[in-house]
Amino acid sequence: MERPFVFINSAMSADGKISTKERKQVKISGSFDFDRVDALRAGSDAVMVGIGTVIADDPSLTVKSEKRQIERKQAGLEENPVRVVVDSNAKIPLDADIFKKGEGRRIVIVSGSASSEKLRQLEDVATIIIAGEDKVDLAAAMEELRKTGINRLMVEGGATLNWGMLSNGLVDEVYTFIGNLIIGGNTSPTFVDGEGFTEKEIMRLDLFEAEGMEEGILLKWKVLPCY
Ligand SMILES: NC(=O)C1=CN([C@@H]2O[C@H](COP(=O)(O)OP(=O)(O)OC[C@H]3O[C@@H](n4cnc5c(N)ncnc54)[C@H](O)[C@@H]3O)[C@@H](O)[C@H]2O)C=CC1
Ligand SMILES: Nc1nc(O)c(N)c(N[C@@H]2O[C@H](COP(=O)(O)O)[C@@H](O)[C@H]2O)n1
Repeated sequence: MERPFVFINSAMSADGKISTKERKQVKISGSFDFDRVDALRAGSDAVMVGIGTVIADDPSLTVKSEKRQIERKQAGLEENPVRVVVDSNAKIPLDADIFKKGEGRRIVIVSGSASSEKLRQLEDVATIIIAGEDKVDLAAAMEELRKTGINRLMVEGGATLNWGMLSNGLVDEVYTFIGNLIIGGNTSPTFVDGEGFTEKEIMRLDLFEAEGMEEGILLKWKVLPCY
């Protein structure tokens, strides 16, 4: 199976949470880390999030630095990477910021259970990929993205999509910025939620970079193959 090079970037609190128990976005990164994230977006062919993140945060996922936008255009690319949403039932609002802000292609990945009426509406603002019957088949979706020329894919969460990608063996590297705050709460999303691995299945990582940044630390890991 041919798929893009995939990395997840996430910001978490010192206790591993990525937002509050009300699923409210928290500013975990400082300006330095936000700029690093912007550079990662600008250097990617596509940036992908789950529908939970769109509902909770309404992100635009655009490249913020004008200099990087210009550099992308000079390289013959669109100002922004392709923005991709994993959304089994096509719940994404048509007025989501992903559609309203910035230039560039958008892709919504749905399953066979999405309503055809909603898909017709979405076709005006995005390309639709159908993968899976009731729930998006992420492995099949990755193959489709690769076929459309996406070779480097940045995943920006949230917790459930991170689990889906990791547990299906679809991630090459993980970058976590750990900020100087505690969010707490047993229902606050963590970096990886979902079902969780059993002891035998636990995923191992290889740390290849650690850098103190502002009041936190950036860790970069390679995902080791599971045996
Ligand atoms: N601090 C950070 O770096 C970030 C924090 N967040 C936070 O994460 C939270 C959202 O996370 P979640 O609610 O977990 O939503 P999510 O963004 O992970 O989306 C999950 C949804 O994607 C859909 N999906 C379809 N097929 C799937 C599959 N095969 N595997 C997994 N998901 C699939 C499902 O509808 C699922 O509910 C928000 O509170 C947001 O603020 C989100 C991104 C980055
Ligand atoms: N890197 C990072 N640090 C934080 O502190 C964050 N809260 C996030 N959140 C992610 O950024 C998205 C918002 O993107 P736009 O500014 O709208 O382009 C948000 O949805 C999370 O994915 N990231």
